[in-house]
Amino acid sequence: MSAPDGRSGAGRGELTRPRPVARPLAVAIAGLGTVGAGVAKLLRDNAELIAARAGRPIAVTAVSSRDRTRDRGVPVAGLRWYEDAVAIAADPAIDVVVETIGGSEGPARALVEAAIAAGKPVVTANKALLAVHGAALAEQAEARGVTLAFEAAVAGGIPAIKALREGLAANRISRVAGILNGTCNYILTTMRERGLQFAEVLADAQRLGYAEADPAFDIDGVDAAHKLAILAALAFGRPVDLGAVHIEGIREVSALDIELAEELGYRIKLLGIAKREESGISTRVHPCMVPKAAAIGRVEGVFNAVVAEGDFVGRVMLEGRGAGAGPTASAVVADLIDLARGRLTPVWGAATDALSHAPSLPMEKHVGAYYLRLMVLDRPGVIADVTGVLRDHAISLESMLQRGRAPGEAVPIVLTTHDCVEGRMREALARIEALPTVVEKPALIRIEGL
Ligand SMILES: NC(=O)C1=CN([C@@H]2O[C@H](COP(=O)(O)OP(=O)(O)OC[C@H]3O[C@@H](n4cnc5c(N)ncnc54)[C@H](O)[C@@H]3O)[C@@H](O)[C@H]2O)C=CC1
Ligand SMILES: N[C@@H](CC=O)C(=O)O
Ligand code: NA
Repeated sequence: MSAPDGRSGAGRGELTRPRPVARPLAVAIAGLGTVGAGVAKLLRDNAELIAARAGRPIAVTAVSSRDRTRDRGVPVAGLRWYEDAVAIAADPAIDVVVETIGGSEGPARALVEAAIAAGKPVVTANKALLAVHGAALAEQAEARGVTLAFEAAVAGGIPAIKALREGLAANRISRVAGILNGTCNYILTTMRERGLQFAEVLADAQRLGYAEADPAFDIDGVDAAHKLAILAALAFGRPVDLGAVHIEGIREVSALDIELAEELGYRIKLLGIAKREESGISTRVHPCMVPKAAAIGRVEGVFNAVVAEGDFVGRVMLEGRGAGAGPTASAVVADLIDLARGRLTPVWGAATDALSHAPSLPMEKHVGAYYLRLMVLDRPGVIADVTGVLRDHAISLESMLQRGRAPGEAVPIVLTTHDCVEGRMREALARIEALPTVVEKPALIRIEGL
């Protein structure tokens, strides 16, 4: 490189001397599916740029997957192929293991444990593994002094882990929340936009590579819970606690509720919300009504959003693609670049013995507003019966909407409430469901002002 005036002045000669090429970081990818193949492709397509940013080339030298013959759009000839993924851990020529097999047990867990035990850093996209075994894995990684990196595990391509662990590290976080499952957001958006049935849209999300191997993890809210448990651990500096997360999925969200939400000025989103309360930490995943004009209400399709609130920074919202080969590979490779650069960070942001043990709070104590949709027989006195139950439980109504008239037949009524305690709402709901004029299981959706 020459100086702007074209001269190479004193000392600048050093810049023109060819730099010694650092030894490539040798990577093994276990699991060449959507994400694993995406990582191989990204490392190949952006090799030069990545080497410049990593300070050395990053090269895939070994792989393990179940099917050798499948065309993945990336050449695998010339790479060492392991039938047994766990054996990679013992390969002295491998610097880093990328685990993209998936699952909280089986070969993924065995490989990650073996790699850490062998002193090899691990990069994984596996939120199930981290949510279930993350506390123990962090201790093992810390004891061996190796990195366990997992940017891809939460919100795909959004650098949410880096943001919380590094960018917001100086803040006391009061809330971390967001749209954490691309499949569900894609399904809810497409159901609303195209009036399609749930099952039709799910097949689409699977075809696009968004869904988990078992899509029940997505639609039942478990995948979002895995991610929320990870975010909560980072945000509040405590060991990951999946068991504490209240989980509801989107199976029961009907086209009617999506339509009624629209009428009331809301969108239905599956949110994960972790909040620091006075007496502990609450963590919950469930469908929510959010104002459609709010930033979170406008996050659509496979896009995710992560919102964090810190005492000095205020509110931060990151939005981006939460699933799919490209965005997820982008996150995996970002971790690889950090590793190549030698940047090490504790798994949960602080040494495990410095983590807090703030208690987890039960969902019964949640305080919030509710949307309640009932199918009732259109008869005099029905509304008085329902509102009477709410009055008995000291639940105050914010609004009421009755759709059409069909004397003697079932019609929907929608009630929205002011803030009340979840436990009380559930008691009222059980009584309302038992009323003879209520003909279907009521739909209860929490209203959030995220
Ligand atoms: N697909 C996505 O958008 C995202 C996925 N993830 C996570 O990434 C991981 C991988 O997900 P996908 O690539 O979508 O799954 P996938 O099912 O497309 O890929 C998994 C691959 O692992 C291989 N495999 C299974 N058992 C194996 C074994 N014993 N040894 C070696 N290979 C084995 C399979 O043949 C398959 O090619 C999961 O943990 C998932 O939760 C994370 C973020 C986004
Ligand atoms: N199945 C997940 C994939 C990314 O984590 C999702 O849909 O968000
Ligand atoms: Na991410």
